[in-house]
Amino acid sequence: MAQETISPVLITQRPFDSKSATVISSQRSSSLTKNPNDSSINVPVDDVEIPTVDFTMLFSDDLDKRSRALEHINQVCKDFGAFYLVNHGVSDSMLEGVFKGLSDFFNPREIEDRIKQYEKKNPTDKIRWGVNSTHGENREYLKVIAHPQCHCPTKPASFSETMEEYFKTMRRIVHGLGKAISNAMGFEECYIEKAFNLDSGFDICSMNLYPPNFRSKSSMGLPNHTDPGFFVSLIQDVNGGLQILSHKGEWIDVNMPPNAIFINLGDHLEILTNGKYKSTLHRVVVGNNEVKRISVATLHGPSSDSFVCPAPEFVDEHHPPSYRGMTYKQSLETNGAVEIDAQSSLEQTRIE
Ligand SMILES: O=C(O)CCC(=O)C(=O)O
Ligand SMILES: [Fe+2]
Repeated sequence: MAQETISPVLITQRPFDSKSATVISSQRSSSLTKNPNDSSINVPVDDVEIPTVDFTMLFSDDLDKRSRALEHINQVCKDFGAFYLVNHGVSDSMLEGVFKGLSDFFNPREIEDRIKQYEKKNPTDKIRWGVNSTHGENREYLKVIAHPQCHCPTKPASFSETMEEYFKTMRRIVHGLGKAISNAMGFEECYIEKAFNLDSGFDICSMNLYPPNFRSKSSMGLPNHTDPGFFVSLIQDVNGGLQILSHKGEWIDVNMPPNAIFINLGDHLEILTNGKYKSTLHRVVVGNNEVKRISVATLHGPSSDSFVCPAPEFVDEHHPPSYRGMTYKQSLETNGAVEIDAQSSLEQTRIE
């Protein structure tokens, strides 16, 4: 698809306020769309809430509380494939630092530097910048490989240190959710850790800047997609625009509590569990947004050389394998994509 270049937005950024994350889409129609390919924005369902998971409860010393929390996350993963994580231990000041660094990185006056340094050059790039302004997508983005080695632009000052610290903190959550979800599924706590070789997990981070409605070419910020990997963690400076498709076929607004982290299951948990825990289709609409929005979506993957296929525990005569196995690296390179593109290849993997 041809990509046109736009200048990033020049309006004042509303500062990140973790106490009162703001909904920036003001008006929504109540009509409902069940077709996930319909890019109409007038579809959110008001009465369906994405559930919240308390990270500390998953490891509570009180066994009763812990087992209820594990039962809850198990149900949430099956019914929604997404949740708001609270009490995760990532400090407000760290989140503020990330958004400040990104706001400076996306400085509209320095766009020429970004084009020169980070626009697509090489299939092996570890840092990639781009801007898409079409009818299907309206965002400026910075993608980096975040783990096992962290890559990040050196400007603005301290940005790479801030991001490195953030990625390191997120690894604690990756291991924690690996253990909790393994337990919740009824396995030993290192089940996912071993299946995905999480110590060497391959993480790709997408940092996105969406223009407000008056600067975008259409209502879409980012079209419908799922993401590869175990799960995606997402933080944002303001609410407004991100939606997930519920398992009942309804688009639901992501409306995060202050300081929460949005967790969205990825393709490789779906493959490993032979479709029991599905990756979640999501999209971003810029619809009625009046201010710009920044999000940081980190795709936490298996190690590059992990061979992921439906695990024997999820396969029997009534549930034959629904996906072909391949290494994580191969799955990221399907259809001519490269690692940093972080594209889903779930459809190509599915056995009809
Ligand atoms: O910006 C968002 O809210 C979603 C971003 C996303 O889905 C992605 O980068 O894969
Ligand atoms: Fe995504």
